[in-house]
Amino acid sequence: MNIALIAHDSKKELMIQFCIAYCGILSRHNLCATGTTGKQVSEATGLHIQRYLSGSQGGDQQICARISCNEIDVLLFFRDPINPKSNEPNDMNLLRLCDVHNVPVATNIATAEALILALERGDLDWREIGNPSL
Ligand SMILES: O=C(CO)COP(=O)(O)O
Repeated sequence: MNIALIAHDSKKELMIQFCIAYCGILSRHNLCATGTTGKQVSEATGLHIQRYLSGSQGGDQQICARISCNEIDVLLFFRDPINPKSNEPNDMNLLRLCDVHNVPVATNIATAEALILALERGDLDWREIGNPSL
């Protein structure tokens, strides 16, 4: 499965802790991330992560493009709902595209944990059945 990671600055440490906790599961999948999120998570966990540009440079748009092509199976997007920075990715377009393509998406750690455990159980295998070329 292809899993995309994005974390607003105030949520990056949470994303790192989440990825440390679920490193074993995540290591069995293809990971990609916006630049800074990917750098920090890979340095903390040793996970191999395909890194796109930083969010402020358009990395979120690169992930949007992959979602548009139905190439992302799970999006973990830890966003700051209280004080997002002006240059942080526009969540509405990311979330809209996930709805277009039925991509399971988590915007907080509680849902992310449910999704990652569902992934491990095989509950998301329908993504590959629906996309045999992925
Ligand atoms: O802009 C973002 C959230 O602040 C996401 O991109 P980075 O992972 O490059 O920071």
